[in-house]
Amino acid sequence: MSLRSVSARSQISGVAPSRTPRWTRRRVRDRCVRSVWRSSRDVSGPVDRCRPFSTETHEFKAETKKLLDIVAKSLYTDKEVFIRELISNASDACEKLRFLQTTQQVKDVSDAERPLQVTLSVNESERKFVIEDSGIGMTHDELIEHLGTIAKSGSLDFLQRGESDASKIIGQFGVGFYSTFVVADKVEVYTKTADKEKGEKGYLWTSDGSGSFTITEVDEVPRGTKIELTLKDDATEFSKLATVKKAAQKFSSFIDFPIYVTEEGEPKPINKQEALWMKSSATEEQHLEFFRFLSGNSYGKPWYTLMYQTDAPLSIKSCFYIPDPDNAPSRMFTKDPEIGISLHSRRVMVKKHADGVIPKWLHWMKGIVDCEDMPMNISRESMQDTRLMEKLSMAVVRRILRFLQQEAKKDPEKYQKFFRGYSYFLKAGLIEDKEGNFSRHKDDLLKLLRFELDTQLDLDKPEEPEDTDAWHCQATADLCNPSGSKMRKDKRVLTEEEQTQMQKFIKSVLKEKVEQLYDNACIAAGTLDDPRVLMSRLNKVLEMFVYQGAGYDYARDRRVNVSTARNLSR
Ligand SMILES: Nc1ncnc2c1ncn2[C@@H]1O[C@H](COP(=O)(O)OP(=O)(O)OP(=O)(O)O)[C@@H](O)[C@H]1O
Repeated sequence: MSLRSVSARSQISGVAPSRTPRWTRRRVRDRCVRSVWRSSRDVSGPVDRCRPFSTETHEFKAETKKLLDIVAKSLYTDKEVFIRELISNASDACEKLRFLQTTQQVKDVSDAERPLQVTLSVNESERKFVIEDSGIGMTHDELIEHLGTIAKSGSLDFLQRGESDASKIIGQFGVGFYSTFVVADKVEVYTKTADKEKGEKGYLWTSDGSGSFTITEVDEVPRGTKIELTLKDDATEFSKLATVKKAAQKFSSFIDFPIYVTEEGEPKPINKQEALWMKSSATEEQHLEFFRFLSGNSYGKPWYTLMYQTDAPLSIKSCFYIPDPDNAPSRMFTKDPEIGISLHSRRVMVKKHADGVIPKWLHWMKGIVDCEDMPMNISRESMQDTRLMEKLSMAVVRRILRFLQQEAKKDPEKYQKFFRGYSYFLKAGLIEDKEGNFSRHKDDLLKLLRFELDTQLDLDKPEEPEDTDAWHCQATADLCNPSGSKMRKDKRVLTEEEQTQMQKFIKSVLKEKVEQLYDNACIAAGTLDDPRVLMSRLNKVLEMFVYQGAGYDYARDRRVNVSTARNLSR
């Protein structure tokens, strides 16, 4: 039987022969047989002169193995997340190619006539789920690097903390490509890089998720990536058209490339392709959908939503969400967080995590900033680009802070809950803004801070506030700055005299404590440059303990002789 007839009979069902690339028309096994053997240079030579493409076997990195083991054995109920992860990767791959082409970083594109798109297809009888994109693709080395190690620092964190509950890991971080092993016992990835300068060879990556993967060179792979899953017995629902179509619709509404599901041999478009942030308004339902899409979750709703569009000082179209304060990130695991807002220019993604525009203390916000004036190949080295980023950042952050001020006035109770969840980041913002942004957002930030006092503050009879939490103290110290914004008591602005009194009061009450507490706060925030400065103060605190413990009033009488102190410390 000729290869052609085998291929024609065993094509993946639902793929239109006339509208789809050649590779989807051939059964995988046949293509592998055909492609792992290739003629020697002398094509007219006998069959025994053919030599096989060698198949390399690689071990997954240790953490990847651990993650795969947890994921593959999981009984995770929300299995469809793998579709979201694969669609998102396929869309990122298209986005990347569009970006590199637009910025002339890829000049010679493979299969240049292939439009940027994503296609999903299934084969129920063979338990197959297939997704293919015409995006950037991967070279041999990129395959090893990208699919052999864990990319998501979040899931790595979880593993390092000894977490082994797959539902928590998958629920919170998605685990990207590896979520395929929740549903598949065999994963095959066909890929070819779009950049001809990097090579024109195609590769097949295969794994059953049990510790190693193989890579084989393959003929006739078009530009992009095709992922073929052989589904586990308990996941055969994902070889059903109706299930896949429903899930794909749910996860692809805002993808900026056409997404097709092959139905009765015809690719049918399923996504609306709407970039919400470019619209002048949107319904609550649309925001909910977009928020979930950006957070990579199929649940949850935003606490606050802000759409911000302006033409001056820059042309900005943006959409921001603040997640439920109950899910605010823990400050213990946010030392080097990824910014949740991406930067676009006329819909094309310029930066996935828009640092430079959004400061770290606002990393927990989700959203998109689209700025027409932004060059696509923005560089950190160019002063002009840096200035543009700063200008954009000023406009966007100021708008966010003023929006929060408005919300605080509109619904103080709702704001109170927001503040409880995110207060640490706003207080940290005050410090980071001072250090990295000349305190340009200080006035706006101060208006957002709230302090709890156990007793009603009496300016004539000062009492010490109970809450002397370190950030609190630092923020309070900032308030003491005479150029600070006005403080309020009982919803009225304090008079100048009252403010001076208040500053004196805070300084008198917190004087000794702010010494040491400020440094503790700096250690917690990882901003203390020289820990040696702590030593003399720590020694003093210890000395204080020793004296006070023995009944001496250290603050009033420090003239206790040294031998008494030595005896005491024993
Ligand atoms: N369809 C694809 N085309 C090209 N490269 C891909 C594709 N799918 C995955 N990759 C590569 O593999 C890497 C790992 O993918 P994975 O989904 O595990 O994490 P990620 O996508 O980097 O994480 P995140 O979802 O936070 O962006 C990607 O960063 C990308 O470089």
